[in-house]
Amino acid sequence: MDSHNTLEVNRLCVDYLLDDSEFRAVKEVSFNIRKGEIFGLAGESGCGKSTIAFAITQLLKPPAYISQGEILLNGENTLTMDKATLRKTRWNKVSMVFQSAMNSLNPVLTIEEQFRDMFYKHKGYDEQESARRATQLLDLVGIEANRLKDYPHQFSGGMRQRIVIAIGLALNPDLLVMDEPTTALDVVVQREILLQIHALRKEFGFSVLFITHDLSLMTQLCDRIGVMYQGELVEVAKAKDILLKPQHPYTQKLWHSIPAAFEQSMAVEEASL
Ligand SMILES: Nc1ncnc2c1ncn2[C@@H]1O[C@H](COP(=O)(O)OP(=O)(O)OP(=O)(O)O)[C@@H](O)[C@H]1O
Repeated sequence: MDSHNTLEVNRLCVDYLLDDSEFRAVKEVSFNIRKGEIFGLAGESGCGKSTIAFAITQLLKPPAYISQGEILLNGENTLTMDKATLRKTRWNKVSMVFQSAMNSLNPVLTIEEQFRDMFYKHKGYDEQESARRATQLLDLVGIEANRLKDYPHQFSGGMRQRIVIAIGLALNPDLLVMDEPTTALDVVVQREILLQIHALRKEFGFSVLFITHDLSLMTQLCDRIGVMYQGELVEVAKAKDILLKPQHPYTQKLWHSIPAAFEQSMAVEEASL
């Protein structure tokens, strides 16, 4: 394993057990994410992106199972870890921001209580220390400390998603897995949140696995992009190269769907990031 890699996925296969057969959703996929890198996974619906995200965070549920391969986080194979080590790894080393922020937050707990729960479990912080740290984290994502006592339903969708991201960053993970993190939000809020992620990873140096259907957003945010097609990773390249010089016919087809005007705006967008 290269010490510059936060994540290394080697020949990963994930199968779904069906009634009388098996379906291979992820087929010998290999890629790596370097320290501080934002890596995007693109591809049409059903090509296996979320299955990979769940495999990496070890949150796959039956009937899915990993039938082959290695997932190395900072050089350690998460597939051979015992349960206790795995529990620690999840959150401390890798955390996941899911599609629906509302479902990730507990509706009957205030934001302060949600942070407290996590800090108590993972760090043993008392109430005061937890509130202090939660205030700092909310500040990072642009939410004022006086909202700590509010419940999830008292926030807008964009704010809730930012809170989920703050919780995801709370234990300083090395890798943040974001599966369609802003899909339900309007474009302006999406962009705001992603700019924040971009700035935060510069400050803290964590790596990001970013999954979205929005290819223009992906090319703006990611350093490199992997393109999946029917469970296989068919191409990996720098975001700019994959946009301007796609090699695989499927990537060419996929990228055809981005308006030409977008390409011209790339330079401008890059400057603003
Ligand atoms: N519980 C399940 N049982 C059987 N097959 C499943 C199950 N969940 C997912 N699959 C199959 O695994 C494949 C990969 O699904 P996955 O959700 O990873 O795709 P995706 O690329 O993330 O799609 P989307 O962009 O729509 O979220 C699909 O063909 C899907 O039908």
